Parts: sequence; structure tokens; C-alpha cells
Amino acid sequence: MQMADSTLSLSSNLSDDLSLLSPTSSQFSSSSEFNLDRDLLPEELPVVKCVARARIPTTNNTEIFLHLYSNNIDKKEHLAIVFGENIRSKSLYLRQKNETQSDRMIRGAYIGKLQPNRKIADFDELKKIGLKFNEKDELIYDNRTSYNPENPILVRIHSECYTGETTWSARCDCGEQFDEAGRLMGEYGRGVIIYLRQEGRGIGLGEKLKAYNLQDLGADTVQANLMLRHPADARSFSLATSILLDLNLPNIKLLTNNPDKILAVEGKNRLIRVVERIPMIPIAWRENLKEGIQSKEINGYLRTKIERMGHLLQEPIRI
Ligand SMILES: Nc1nc2c(ncn2[C@@H]2O[C@H](COP(=O)(O)OP(=O)(O)OP(=O)(O)O)[C@@H](O)[C@H]2O)c(=O)[nH]1
Repeated sequence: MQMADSTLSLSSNLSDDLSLLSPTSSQFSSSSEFNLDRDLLPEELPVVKCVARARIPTTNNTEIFLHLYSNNIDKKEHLAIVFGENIRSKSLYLRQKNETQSDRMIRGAYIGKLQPNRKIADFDELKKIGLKFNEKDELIYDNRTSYNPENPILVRIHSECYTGETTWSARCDCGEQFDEAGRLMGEYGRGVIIYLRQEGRGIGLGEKLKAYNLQDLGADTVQANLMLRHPADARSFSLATSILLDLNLPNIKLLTNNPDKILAVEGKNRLIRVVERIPMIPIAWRENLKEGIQSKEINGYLRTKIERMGHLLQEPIRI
């Protein structure tokens, strides 16, 4: 999203900045200071290519199809976690030069199920049963081969969070949101989680750990980023736009509280349409205080997202 550092004029020395962290500091007063402008989004989208896909049976008894993407703007392995066998990547199914049926099965460009002794991935076999390909050998989608792109599909765009997903952090709601998105999509039997490698809202894990120390020293999640001379949010969602287009999913129902994410994934030319926003209400806020993430940090974190980043969420009134 590359949001600009618009509110804070920083002194050159971090230790000077620490003195700004008194509770009475009023320099951050307005809400949603960082909201995005559609006109400033890039015109051109990144080029993405699905290089491998595999079926993953999960511990929840749901089957997912993991799609791994390369792209022309970074070297990271971004992913689409796909619930539903008939959601197809255009770039994956393109026929590659000199590839064999076995090559296609190995990189996941098959239709149906793999089983021992299967010989044909899709192409010739599918032609035989009447499926059509265009002059570039791209599969022409129809009801038998693909999800109907007119039907909005449930999507979560998730940014990597090592601490929330792997080390059980109760500083943020990332792990809970990831699990919840998977649970919902498993229940519906359809959906996509786009997993973007932009740790720490794009500043990386090392910088996020420094931000956590600043938070323990009294900064909120936005202040900490700014004090480290990063934007409040350094992410871009154009890769998610390109991946959704590659999966032939132009209409989506987005699980998010972040209005900027909606704008960002739709992009400048609105090639993706968010036809519905589905809020992600923290479990502790919607059920009872015994469930969900319990920590003093999480409440401050969520409050800052509401007050300073304009998140569409309401803290429950506790009696
Ligand atoms: N810099 C920084 N990053 C954080 C902090 N807490 C969580 N993150 C990162 O924030 C990102 C998670 O944001 P998301 O949950 O995808 O998005 P969001 O903008 O909160 O919007 P939602 O869709 O409503 O969840 C991950 O990359 C986390 O690593 C923090 O205190 N500082």
C-alpha cells in the first residue's frame, strides 16, 4: 500500500522519539490518517505465474489446493490456498514447450485426481471428451472445468505474520484470522486465501520485532513503524489482484476490516470487484471473553487499527 508518513515529523534520533511516547502526546489525533487514494494506485499489474499446485489434505478433513506463484516484481514465493477443485489458474494450465503429460501432472496442471499409473494430465484427454482450447492452447473454461467467475467467491488476503501464525503471538489477531478464514472456506467448500509474503505489514520480521520493543516502551503499532522510519503500512496488494485474475475470480466477497485493502485489491481499474465485505470480528469480541485471544496487547493493537487506520470494527461495550 506504501502509505506515506504524513503525520509525524521525526527527530533524527530514535532515543529523542522515545520521549514522544507519553500518554498525553496528542500528535496522533485524527482517525484513519493513512487512507488510500485509488488514483494513486499503479496502472500496471504485476505478471504472475503459477509454477506448481498440489493437493493438501488437512487436519480439518478439508482438502486444499496450494498454488505457488512466481512474479516479475520480487523473488518471493506468494501462495494461493484454494478451497475447491474447480478453481483453476490460467497460467498453470498453459501448455509449456516440450512438456510431457507427466511433467504436467508433476507441476499440478491436471484435472481430476492423481492416482498411481495415471498417464494423462489433461490436454489430449480433455480434448477427447470435448473440452475446448484456444489457439494458444489455453483451456476455454466452461461449467465442467471451472468455477463460474460470475459467482462471487469468499477471499481472504493474508499478509505473512510469523509471530501470529507460528509462535502463538497474542499481540495481533493474524493467526486467529487465518484459522477463521480457513474454517469458513472449509465449511462452504470454496474460497481462496491469498498468502502474501509481506511480513510485518511489509517491513519484514526484524523490523517488526524492533517495533514490538517500541510498543513495549509505549508506542502503538502505527507509532512504532513511523519511529523506525517505515510507513504505517508498507504493503502492496497488486500481487493479490493479479493472482485473483489468474484464478479467474473477478468477483469476490472479501473477509476484512480494512477499507484500504478493498480499494487496493480492486486496483486502479477495478479489474477485481469486491461485491461484499465480510467483517472479521475477533472471537473474544463476538462470543465471550473466555474464547479467542486474551492479552492486554491485542486490545491496544485492535483499538489502534480502528482509531488510526480506519478499520471497520467496533469494540464491544463491556458491562
Ligand atoms: N509492523 C507491524 N506489523 C504487524 C504488527 N502486528 C501485525 N503485523 C503484521 O500485519 C499484517 C497483518 O495484517 P492483516 O491482518 O493482513 O491485515 P489488516 O490490515 O490488519 O486487515 P484485516 O484484513 O482486517 O485483518 C501481517 O503482515 C503481520 O505481520 C505490528 O505491530 N507491527
